Amino acid sequence: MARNVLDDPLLNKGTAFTLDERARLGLDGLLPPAVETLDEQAARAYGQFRRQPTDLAKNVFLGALQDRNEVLFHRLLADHMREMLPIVYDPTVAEAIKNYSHEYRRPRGVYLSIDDIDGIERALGNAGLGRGDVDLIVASDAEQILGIGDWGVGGGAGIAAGKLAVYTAAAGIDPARVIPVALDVGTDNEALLNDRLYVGLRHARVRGERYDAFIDAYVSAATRLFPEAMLHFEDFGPGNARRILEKYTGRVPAFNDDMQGTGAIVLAAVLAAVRISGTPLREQRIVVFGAGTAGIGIADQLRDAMVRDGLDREPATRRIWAVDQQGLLCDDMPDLRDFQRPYARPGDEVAGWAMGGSGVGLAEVVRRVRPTVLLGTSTAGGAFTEEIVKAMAAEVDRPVILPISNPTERMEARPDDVIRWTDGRALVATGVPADPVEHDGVTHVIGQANNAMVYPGLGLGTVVSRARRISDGMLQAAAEAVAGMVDVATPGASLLPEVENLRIVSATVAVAVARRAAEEGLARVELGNPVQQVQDAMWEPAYRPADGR
Ligand SMILES: NC(=O)C1=CN([C@@H]2O[C@H](COP(=O)(O)OP(=O)(O)OC[C@H]3O[C@@H](n4cnc5c(N)ncnc54)[C@H](O)[C@@H]3O)[C@@H](O)[C@H]2O)C=CC1
Ligand SMILES: CC(=O)C(=O)O
Ligand SMILES: [Mg+2]
Repeated sequence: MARNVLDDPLLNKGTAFTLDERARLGLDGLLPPAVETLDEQAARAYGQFRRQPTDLAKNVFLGALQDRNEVLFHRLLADHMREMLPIVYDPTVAEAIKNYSHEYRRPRGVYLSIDDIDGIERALGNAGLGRGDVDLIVASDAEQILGIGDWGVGGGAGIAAGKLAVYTAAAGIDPARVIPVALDVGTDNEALLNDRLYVGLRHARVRGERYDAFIDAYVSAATRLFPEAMLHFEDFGPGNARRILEKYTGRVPAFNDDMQGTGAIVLAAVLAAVRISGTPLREQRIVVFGAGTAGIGIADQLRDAMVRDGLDREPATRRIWAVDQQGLLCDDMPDLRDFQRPYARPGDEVAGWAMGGSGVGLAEVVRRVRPTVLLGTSTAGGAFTEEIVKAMAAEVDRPVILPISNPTERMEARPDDVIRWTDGRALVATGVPADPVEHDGVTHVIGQANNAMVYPGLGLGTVVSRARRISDGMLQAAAEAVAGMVDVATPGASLLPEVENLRIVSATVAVAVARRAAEEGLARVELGNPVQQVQDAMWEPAYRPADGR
């Protein structure tokens, strides 16, 4: 019994158990005599963290700490947000995912298997949480983890845990009220299938009807067991991400982070850029390079924002050019995905444009379109070459360049290069954290255009309002709240709020989102004082008396 407390990371305080608590819980003699404060424990843990030799080792260390003591883990993360967020999340989480089966120590969350669809409800129930005990479930089938592709069970488990750590660090989502879920449908990653340490299902990805039935069984069981929970979908492949969201969004609070969270954060960055450059949103020309889940998710939110800025839907859509592996998307292409089709250009528009081996390439699109915004969601590291960036900058005073593919090696361009190539005129944000760039006496702070800057607040607002579903209006409110917090007056200031301010940003976003949910009739609770309700809902990493959390 006593051992259970020390073994439960949500209850364990280690050496911070008081003598009284030790006596009451039967822990006498099971801990060294010193009674420490959380501060003292955090100082020790930070020293241990610093002594880890690599970022991966740091990630493994923090994971093990979280498995022992959630409060201490989150306290450390809160105290060292800028240093540790890149370790538990983007970009090191990618490294951790690749090494999941080799570094595996303990399970975290729930693992659902496509080979046991009938066992889904039982497995979710085994998490040991009751009907009103769950605010949020993050699930991933790991087909497109960040920009690194299919990483099977470790991808699902790793990204769900990483996203949830950010929910708590950034928005105070209670770590006792969440479940990370790995949806294991197999993997097409040969390296995993042939690795004898791989801990997932050892067969190819299941697709088609059985896959759909599995996802359906997951959503049904999750909503039956935890009717208040928001369902966050992460890193599904382009053939499934949008399809799944569209299927469930009207019925449950389903959220696709790659489409919707990324769309909101990029919209926020573009709204901030509009305020800096003075060129209205409806006059922007936007090139989206990488027309997948994120790219088109972003395009949709930018289009909708241009409509709000006064354009009709069709002319707004026409201000966005989408480029993928087959070049500029055109309506005579036989292999377009249905969600790409609205952005395909009429064939006659590009008559006379230079064609390469793979259609009209990015360089030609930039030359012809003269974009004001260039967005990278392609996974193609280095694709925004000096020539392309300079061609863009030759036509536009303040080019907005957003190479947001993750992790680091997938970035379409490095921010220091972009600033240099444009002589400091570019407005840049990247998906991974980046150091400030000094140029010509100005310090350019590089904003992190990562959905982590917005989904925690969006989730908190959804949780506080108990929103029935997540609407476009709620996403818009989130984006506008973020954009409203940006300093647009100081030369070189970041296009997005700083990571250190993430809790303030999340609280502000949450209030805006909860209010919008209430206005749209989606809230399931009364929002008398949303500012206070959001504050009250934010979990703090501090020890509670051992009797009750
Ligand atoms: N910063 C952020 O918050 C986020 C960043 N991303 C990043 O965006 C990237 C894409 O993610 P998803 O949209 O989920 O993947 P996805 O697989 O749905 O989309 C990627 C698209 O890029 C295309 N592509 C691949 N190579 C290309 C090339 N050489 N040239 C042109 N197009 C190419 C693919 O055909 C596909 O349509 C990833 O690197 C991911 O990390 C995704 C979500 C959020
Ligand atoms: C950040 C994120 O969600 C991605 O790169 O997929
Ligand atoms: Mg993602």
